[in-house]
Amino acid sequence: MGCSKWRAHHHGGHLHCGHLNLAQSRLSVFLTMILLFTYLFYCLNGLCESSPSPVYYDHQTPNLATTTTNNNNKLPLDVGKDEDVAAASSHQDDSPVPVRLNSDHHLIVNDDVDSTLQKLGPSEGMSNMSSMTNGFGSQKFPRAVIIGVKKGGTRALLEFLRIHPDVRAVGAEPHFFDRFYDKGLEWYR
Ligand SMILES: Nc1ncnc2c1ncn2[C@@H]1O[C@H](COP(=O)(O)OS(=O)(=O)O)[C@@H](OP(=O)(O)O)[C@H]1O
Repeated sequence: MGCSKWRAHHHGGHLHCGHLNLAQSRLSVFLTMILLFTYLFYCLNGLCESSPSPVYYDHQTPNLATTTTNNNNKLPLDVGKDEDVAAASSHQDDSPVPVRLNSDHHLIVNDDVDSTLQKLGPSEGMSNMSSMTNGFGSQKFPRAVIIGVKKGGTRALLEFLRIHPDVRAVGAEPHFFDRFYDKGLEWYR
């Protein structure tokens, strides 16, 4: 309809329906590219994922860190030292790695990581995590890890946990303990 009207007005001129369609399709491709690049740029800056909520490390009770939900209710994140340890996997030296959900469904991170973070001190350890939680920075270390045997359902667990707005998870499985453990915690940087 628009095309025949255009042709009627510009009969004999330089612009024809074909040119108009070509210009329209080029414009739509151009706009699509702009949208894609904007989205890519947005993602590369780490803004695609939901922003992390503040995590407070309680230095007086160092085994308990808390995070807040959107309505400011504090969710406890236990950091090791739980009696009901159900070891999930093993290091290269075959010592157990205590990583599991406790009876209150709190994630328990492995004690090695936590003690290493504490040894690193405020400049390298906890402050790094705090800095990531102050805005859109990047987190150096995980606060919790999921370890499981192959086909043990770890992906399903990760995907369920990822639904929670306060959980920020890696996209692909990092395989730290079975592939990159030799590289140490520096590997996370
Ligand atoms: N809740 C529950 N109950 C029973 N089975 C479950 C559950 N969640 C995940 N699954 C099954 O676990 C298999 C995937 O496990 P993983 O995510 O560990 O796989 S992988 O090893 O990382 O590839 C995969 O099995 P297969 O379908 O046989 O591959 C899933 O179907």
